[in-house]
Amino acid sequence: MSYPVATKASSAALAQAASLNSADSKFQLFYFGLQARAEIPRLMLAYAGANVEHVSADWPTMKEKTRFGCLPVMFETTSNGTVLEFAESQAIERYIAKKFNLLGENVWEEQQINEFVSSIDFQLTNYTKVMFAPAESRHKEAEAFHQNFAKWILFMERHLIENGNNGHFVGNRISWADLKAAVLVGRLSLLLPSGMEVPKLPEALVKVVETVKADSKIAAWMATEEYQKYDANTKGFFKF
Ligand SMILES: N[C@@H](CCC(=O)N[C@@H](CS)C(=O)NCC(=O)O)C(=O)O
Repeated sequence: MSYPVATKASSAALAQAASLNSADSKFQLFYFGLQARAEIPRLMLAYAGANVEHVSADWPTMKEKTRFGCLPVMFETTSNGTVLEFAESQAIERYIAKKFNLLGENVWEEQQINEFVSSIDFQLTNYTKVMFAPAESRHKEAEAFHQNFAKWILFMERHLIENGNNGHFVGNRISWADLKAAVLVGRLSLLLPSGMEVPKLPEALVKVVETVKADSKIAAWMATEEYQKYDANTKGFFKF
């Protein structure tokens, strides 16, 4: 597929398009045939029930055309025909969260969700460092990651219990933080060097993952051939 052309218009016109109801939009998410940085936007769009096309990018023919020279990128064709282009995975997630009501009920919940998202993102970044560490130091890096992770989950457990151990980080419905945590936990067993075990997860965190997976739209997305293909490719790509 050729690279879409974003609408050139005044900032005011683009802002007006961006404020339209995204439930009426069509999304295109460009990434490689893997999970990694597109996994969370994909999950969020699935949960939102958005009209989305997942495109395995024809890289490098597209690289120079993208805003920052990397993927994922997302396009939204809004109900008035405007084509908006988005870059940077976390900024894409934030936009989806805002447009599809995954940022809580009020400004305080939004703040808390942002905090959890940042903290989860830090763990994901550390995890990615393990993935790309040279073979000879991977085991050591993985050990360091797991030691830090084992302490971090205890802090998360405390917050989850304070929130009523209801399968959510904040409030009583699925948020960006819950979806991001489910992705992090899902990745843990992916890169375990032989002889290492995933730290035992607190029951409250397992409950978040189960709550996310039990959602009908998430379950439907995970059952698609597309999801299965990305999952299998990721497991094959990042084998220790
Ligand atoms: N900060 C960016 C990083 C994106 C990034 O590093 N993308 C990688 C794939 S995960 C990429 O596009 N690599 C290909 C390239 O740089 O040519 C984000 O979070 O979106």
